[in-house]
Amino acid sequence: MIKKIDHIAIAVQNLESALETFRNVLGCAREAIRIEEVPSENVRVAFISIGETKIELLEPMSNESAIAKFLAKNGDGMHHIAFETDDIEKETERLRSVNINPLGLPKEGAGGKKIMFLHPKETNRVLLEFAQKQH
Ligand SMILES: CC[C@H](C(=O)O)C(=O)SCCNC(=O)CCNC(=O)[C@H](O)C(C)(C)COP(=O)(O)OP(=O)(O)OC[C@H]1O[C@@H](n2cnc3c(N)ncnc32)[C@H](O)[C@@H]1OP(=O)(O)O
Ligand SMILES: [Co+2]
Repeated sequence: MIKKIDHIAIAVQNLESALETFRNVLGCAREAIRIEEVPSENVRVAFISIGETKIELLEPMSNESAIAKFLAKNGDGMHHIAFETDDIEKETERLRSVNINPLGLPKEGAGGKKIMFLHPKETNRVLLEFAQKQH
């Protein structure tokens, strides 16, 4: 079951610069920020916690990154919305039962969470992610 919006993701050329901007905009403390590298996705990620949800800033670690391709085409900007689910496998079955086919199988995302994506062509040109709630 989908519990909430886990994060809203923004693709950025420069993580430190974007982080400074969003820290100023949100007035958030350093403790609200977590930065990590996710080699499997070729991205460096900064999460800014805001109450129950997060802003996710994504910087490519290489030109092979999906984020690099997005930035080359669009520049910095909104990238995806991620929903938290309590069971990503059940969510995958439910989606398939309504003829929405996830992009590949659930894979490891930031913080070791299992994640999967839907192709934007199936969801009004908005990239959607599902992230497994961690118990
Ligand atoms: C670190 C983990 C972290 C986490 O939360 O845990 C992450 O969120 S990782 C984030 C990076 N990883 C991904 O985004 C994986 C899912 N994305 C993909 O598989 C691809 O980016 C895909 C399939 C969405 C697009 O890849 P493709 O190689 O097909 O790129 P194209 O530029 O040819 O795009 C095809 C078509 O889709 C439109 N598009 C691409 N990206 C987006 C987007 N973010 N939002 C909306 N639309 C998007 C693109 O404009 C093309 O549309 P068209 O009308 O054909 O021009
Ligand atoms: Co994400």
